[in-house]
Amino acid sequence: MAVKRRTSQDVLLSTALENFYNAAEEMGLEDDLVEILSRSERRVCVSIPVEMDDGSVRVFDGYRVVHSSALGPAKGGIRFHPQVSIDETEALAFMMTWKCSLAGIPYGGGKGGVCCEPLELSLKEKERITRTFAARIEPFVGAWTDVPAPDVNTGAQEMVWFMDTISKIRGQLEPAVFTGKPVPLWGSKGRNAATGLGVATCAIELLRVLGKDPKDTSVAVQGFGNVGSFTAKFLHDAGVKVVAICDITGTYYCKDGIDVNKAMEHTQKNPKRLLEGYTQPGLEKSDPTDLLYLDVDVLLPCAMEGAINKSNADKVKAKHIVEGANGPLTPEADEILRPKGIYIVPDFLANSGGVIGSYFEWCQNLAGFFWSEEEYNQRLTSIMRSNFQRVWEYSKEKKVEMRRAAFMVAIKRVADAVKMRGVFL
Ligand SMILES: NC(=O)c1ccc[n+]([C@@H]2O[C@H](COP(=O)([O-])OP(=O)(O)OC[C@H]3O[C@@H](n4cnc5c(N)ncnc54)[C@H](O)[C@@H]3O)[C@@H](O)[C@H]2O)c1
Repeated sequence: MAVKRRTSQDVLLSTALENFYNAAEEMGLEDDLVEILSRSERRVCVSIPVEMDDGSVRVFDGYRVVHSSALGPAKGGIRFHPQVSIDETEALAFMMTWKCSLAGIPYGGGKGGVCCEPLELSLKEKERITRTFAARIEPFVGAWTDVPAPDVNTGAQEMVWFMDTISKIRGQLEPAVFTGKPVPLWGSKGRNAATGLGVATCAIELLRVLGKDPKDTSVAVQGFGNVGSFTAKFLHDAGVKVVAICDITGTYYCKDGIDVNKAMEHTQKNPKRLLEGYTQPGLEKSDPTDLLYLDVDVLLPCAMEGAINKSNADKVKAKHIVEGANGPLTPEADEILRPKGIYIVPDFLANSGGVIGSYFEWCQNLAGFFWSEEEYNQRLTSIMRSNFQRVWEYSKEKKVEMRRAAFMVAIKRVADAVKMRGVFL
């Protein structure tokens, strides 16, 4: 490859670029496509002057990056965090391009963020930041250009403020510009469980291609928040034996299987949504990390990034892993586990139910017609199954591990779109 590789001081961006260049080289991607896809189409930096509750004015920095719109409008969340920077935002936009491409949905990749500490902000200050940021990026967002969503420290309330601000500036309701809205305000029934349903579907598909009956299978799910609890629930509903769940309060193990619905009811009653105090016959409680080392058929890390790393990967006894969280395995952990013949279903395949769910919300907003939760789940499951199948077959055909196969499938779809559309802007 004769391309001069772009680099960055930002660890996340430099990793995103390196991963892309390595996969592009392995695929034999043409140099002009490598040049085009190694850069973002648009990096917008804005200042956000905000009057604070004490009357002083603070100016925050905000960013919105579109890495690629070759396949459709850019899609990606907006985060509020003190470490947000333009390069980190660009790295996350890169990842969204590949995630949307792999998901088979008509979206490109984008990401946004505001550099702020939400813990130090009042609700009113957060609203003023959100609305001023929305006004500053207004020329760049739209249902057919760039469609943001919630991310770290933003949620349904922020999406309503964003939608309301853009709608007022444009003088018409603009529901399809943001996804992740609450059900009464153009949100979708089913979105809350979408990521977990997608993770569980991938695990069931993995068992299917390995010729294993879900009913003779044991799994352990790390994390019992949004992703972990719904992953465990859908696996449990499919007849899989969920022998262990955990959260920051501990590992909850039962050799005959956890009653996941009961555990979910328990966390719904807990003010912090924790498993603390959960009990059932035969339950054993231990440290949160113990779950990672159980001898199960499938381990599903659904809590946080870097959970399995070079210091603990050799203790993992699970036969296979499905990554529900973003980046739960470090590259070093990957290196340690791969020689053991473990199949690892990568995060941007396994947890793409969330972005597919956002796509459903956008479709419903554009049509002004809402689906039942049953229809939403049925469509999601069917897309996840075929996405899994595509990566599985590609990995067998090219004799590469699933993470690399997923990356190559994703890059190819975007590169083909760029090629067909031609080189003009
Ligand atoms: N929510 C989504 O739609 C979505 C979509 C894609 C990816 N993800 C990723 O999935 C992961 C989880 O997201 P979430 O929305 O479920 O978060 P969440 O905050 O709802 O839940 C996180 C859970 O992990 C547990 N946890 C945290 N640290 C732990 C530790 N050290 N040991 C054991 N348990 C621990 C928490 O107690 C909690 O139960 C994150 O990596 C997130 O980026 C989420």
